[in-house]
Amino acid sequence: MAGPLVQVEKLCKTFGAGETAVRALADVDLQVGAGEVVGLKGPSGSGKSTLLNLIACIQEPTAGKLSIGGETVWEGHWRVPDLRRLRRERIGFIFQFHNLLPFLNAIDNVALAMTLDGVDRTTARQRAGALLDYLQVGKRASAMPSRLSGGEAQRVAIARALVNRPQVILADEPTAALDSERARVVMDLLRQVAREQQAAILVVTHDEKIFDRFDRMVALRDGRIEQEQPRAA
Ligand SMILES: Nc1ncnc2c1ncn2[C@@H]1O[C@H](COP(=O)(O)OP(=O)(O)OP(=O)(O)O)[C@@H](O)[C@H]1O
Repeated sequence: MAGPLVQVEKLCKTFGAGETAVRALADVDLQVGAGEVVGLKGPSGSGKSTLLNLIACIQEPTAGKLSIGGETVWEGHWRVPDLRRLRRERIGFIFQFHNLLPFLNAIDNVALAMTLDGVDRTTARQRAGALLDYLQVGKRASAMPSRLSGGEAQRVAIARALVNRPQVILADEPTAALDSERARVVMDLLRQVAREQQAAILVVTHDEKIFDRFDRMVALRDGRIEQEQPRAA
């Protein structure tokens, strides 16, 4: 496939209408290519989560164009017949709050994404277990979410987002609850996934310790892209 996996052109999002309208994003252009890991930073309220939600097709843009994998997903209206399927098959989303299913243990939270896609349960659990091991949370595989620490739950949620090998991975502060060693493990894994699966990865972060782990940083301010910073060599 030619072209970037994520292509955002003059994308806008306004919440509400009239005098109370909030312009969260204005004319945002952004491309993320296969194998690329891009960081997204900016002050609180600058539109980072909104941009992630638009690319994930969780919220609907108000103007502009969004393409995923070369396919136009939104331009004036949704262009794909089944958004849930698009999200499930092509997009991995790591939320700021991990929102694991409370009635499934850690490994089944991860395996569920695969069984929904038709993978048999044994294979799904094996793959889920291997990913949890890599993320250093394998010992907690049978724990229920309410028994996990914040950092453990976050790593389980990361495993869940990656397990289907999505083309596009979107992460909202994935290292916020982690110490620097574990944050490094998560970033190394994301870089490995980008390289090996040729995924496009966009990560919202305030964490300056990991800025050097990105191919480039994009900054938002008041809903607009401020600057693009190539990583220092
Ligand atoms: N559902 C909503 N309804 C109305 N306004 C919203 C909604 N979601 C976000 N906004 C507004 O849009 C703007 C951008 O919010 P957004 O959450 O994208 O910022 P952010 O950069 O992710 O902030 P933070 O770092 O605090 O998470 C803010 O002014 C916010 O108040």
